[in-house]
Amino acid sequence: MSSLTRLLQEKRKNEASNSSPRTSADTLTTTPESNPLDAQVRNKSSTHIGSDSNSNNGERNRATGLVPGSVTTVTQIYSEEDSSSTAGSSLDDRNQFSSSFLNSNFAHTASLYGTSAQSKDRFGSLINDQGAAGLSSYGGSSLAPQNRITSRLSVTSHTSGKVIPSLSSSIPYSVPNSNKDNNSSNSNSSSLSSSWLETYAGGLPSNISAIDSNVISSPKVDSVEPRFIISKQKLQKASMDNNNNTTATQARSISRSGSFSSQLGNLFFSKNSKESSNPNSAGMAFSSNSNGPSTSIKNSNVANGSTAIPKPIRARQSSIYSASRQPTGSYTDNLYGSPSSVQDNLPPSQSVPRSQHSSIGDLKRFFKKSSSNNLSSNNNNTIPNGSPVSSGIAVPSHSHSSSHFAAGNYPSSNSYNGNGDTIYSHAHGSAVPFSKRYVKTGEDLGAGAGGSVKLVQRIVDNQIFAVKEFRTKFENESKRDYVKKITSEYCIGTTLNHPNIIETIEIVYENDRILQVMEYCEYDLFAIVMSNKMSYEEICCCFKQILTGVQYLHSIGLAHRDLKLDNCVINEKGVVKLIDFGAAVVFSYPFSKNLVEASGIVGSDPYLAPEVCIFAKYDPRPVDIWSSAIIFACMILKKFPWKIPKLRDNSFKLFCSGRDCDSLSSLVTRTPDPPSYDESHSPEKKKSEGSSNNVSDPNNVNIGPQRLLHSLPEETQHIVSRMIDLAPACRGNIDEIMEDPWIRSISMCRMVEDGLTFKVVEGDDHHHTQVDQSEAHIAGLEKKKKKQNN
Ligand SMILES: Nc1ncnc2c1ncn2[C@@H]1O[C@H](COP(=O)(O)OP(=O)(O)OP(=O)(O)O)[C@@H](O)[C@H]1O
Repeated sequence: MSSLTRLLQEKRKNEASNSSPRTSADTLTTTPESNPLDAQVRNKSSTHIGSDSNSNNGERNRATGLVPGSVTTVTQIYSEEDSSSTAGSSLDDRNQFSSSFLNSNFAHTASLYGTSAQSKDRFGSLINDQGAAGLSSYGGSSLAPQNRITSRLSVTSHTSGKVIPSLSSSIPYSVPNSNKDNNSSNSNSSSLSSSWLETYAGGLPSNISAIDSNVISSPKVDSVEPRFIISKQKLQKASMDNNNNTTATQARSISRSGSFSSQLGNLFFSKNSKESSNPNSAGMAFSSNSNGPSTSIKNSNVANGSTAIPKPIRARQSSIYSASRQPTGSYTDNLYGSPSSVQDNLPPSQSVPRSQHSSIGDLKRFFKKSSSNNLSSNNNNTIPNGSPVSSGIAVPSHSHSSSHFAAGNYPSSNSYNGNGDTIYSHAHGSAVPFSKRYVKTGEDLGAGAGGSVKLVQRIVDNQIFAVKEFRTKFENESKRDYVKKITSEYCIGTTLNHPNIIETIEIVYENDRILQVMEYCEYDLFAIVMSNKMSYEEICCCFKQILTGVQYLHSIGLAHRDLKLDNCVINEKGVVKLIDFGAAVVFSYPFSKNLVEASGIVGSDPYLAPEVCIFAKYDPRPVDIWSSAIIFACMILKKFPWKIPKLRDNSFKLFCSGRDCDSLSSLVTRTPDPPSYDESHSPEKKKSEGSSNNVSDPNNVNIGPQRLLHSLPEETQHIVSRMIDLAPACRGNIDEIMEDPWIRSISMCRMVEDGLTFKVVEGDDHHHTQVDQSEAHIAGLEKKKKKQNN
């Protein structure tokens, strides 16, 4: 356990004993400091991580002096005791997590924003205000360490036992190709079906009656005509023939005998007891002497497997990055209770999520069409182009310059090739066991909640790939949740096709492990940002590429839900790719106009949108938009604006303040104002005439949106403010963002078709930073940090 983890645990204990009981409304009073943000940084103690959050705030406020008349009160609609130190904002706490690793990165850095003189000018007051001091404080000390105390849980959003209702019913946020009326009333297809009769049955025509049972009985027959009577012997013979045929068919084809999810489920749980009891079996087997792929799918014993699989070692438990890489999906992490999670105090059994929206059935439905399209296009040696749901956005198909995907070189895909090895592949020779086709090479790339990622070399052509070995099932995780998570990544990995989304080459089941072979990207964006070498233009390029990936996802009805620096990788040509779809959800099915809301607190704390922490259900698209903006802010500032979007986080509280509104719930549930033709009666004006304690003051950069925005380049402020609107209904959607003049003006590196292949066209105003491979990935950075600590 790292010393930080220990510190946090001690702190949580202290807080638990000091804290007051939960209340149904949490009204906090904050006095914004009169000092600008950078001054706060310099005044900040480096040791307050272990101190009580509220008292610490108080002390800081006293130290910096209260500002009469600027007391702000913001009410959060729920309250729970955060067990982490969220008192100091990340803006305030830049020295809080000082680490030698981070300090070492300063050595690379000539200036905070890279070497581009032009880019420095763009920042105007930011550079002047923060200068060199900003470098030492902003210089990344918050970014990595924040990760340590963040955590991810997929839990249903109960708050103090009370489920906060769905937010999206009031959100006029359109689904691709949808009409808004449908969205608002039918935001959840499952609830729609159950309530349909009650709602509409009264309106049925008189000649139709509602079906009230799914048991269909045959009509009674009194006498049977002789020609329909079959002799007993004939019947016996026929049924024997039938049985024989069925057995033969089953023996021939396992893959046809069940659904995809049940196949996967069987695969995961077909372990024999010997392997199951061996906790060290988690290693990826690359030995050429493979015992051969397991072919025991038919004999899999789900019940045995689910109890016998060992609890995996949490490789990143003590990592400085671990918290941001915490369980995304569907299991409860008892080791890292989310400091922010409303589920903190729930017993494990209650906090295992039951998300309706990413269920296997849903995913299968979503991918049924798109997968077949994708695969068939591959088979035809054409470059797959398109998405299951077209929203009018031309989705560029792509290939990877360095990959075997060059057109004309598309081997036929196979889906579960019958030898029990390759589940999905469009790679050559996938009938040969994985361990005979690849060898492990180099260092590990990283490990997270979903598994560990290693570097492999394909023997046949020496090409390098990244291989993710999915983790085994946790003891306290249901088979359903486990299979759901893996299935989700499988479906998404094998379906998506976009230059800014990682390419899955094949998915293999071997020696009871699920391995996802992906194209390899040389750098983690996190590592590049931490190098402090990025120019402003380079940051903008990466941001636009991330947005382009998000636009593609949203256009096909998918939301990522865990966008963060760690989940963006970048290749040596400067192409950014989104990875880790373990938390992704479908919000719109092909040909459906209904919005399917997401549920659960899923994501990584500093990147979470506020509504995720408040509502049981929410539209996942604005969540991606918010997270993308936080990524941008992190790239610019080299730190998080706050640790978690809750009022207990002082920085976030200040960000919510000064908005002529006392309640966060009111701010988050706002809907866009109708157009006003009379300035004097505009709703905005009316609001400020009200008696709010949180009077807006655009000149005070410590409160309100300007708390974050003023630190960003001026040209970015408009669209970033649209992306971090507290109300998801008012947040800009991805298409609006892409149309923003500044975003449009960004010169972005992109892949373009070049005959039958693709090539990268670099942006004309920047080059992409490259770092030494030893620190290009999170695992390398961790290693380096450990070394420095010893
Ligand atoms: N295709 C790739 N190319 C290069 N590096 C990669 C690739 N995929 C993953 N990595 C590295 O492995 C790390 C872990 O990958 P990933 O996020 O998929 O794992 P995870 O277990 O799902 O993590 P999380 O805890 O975020 O859920 C990444 O942060 C990155 O450093």
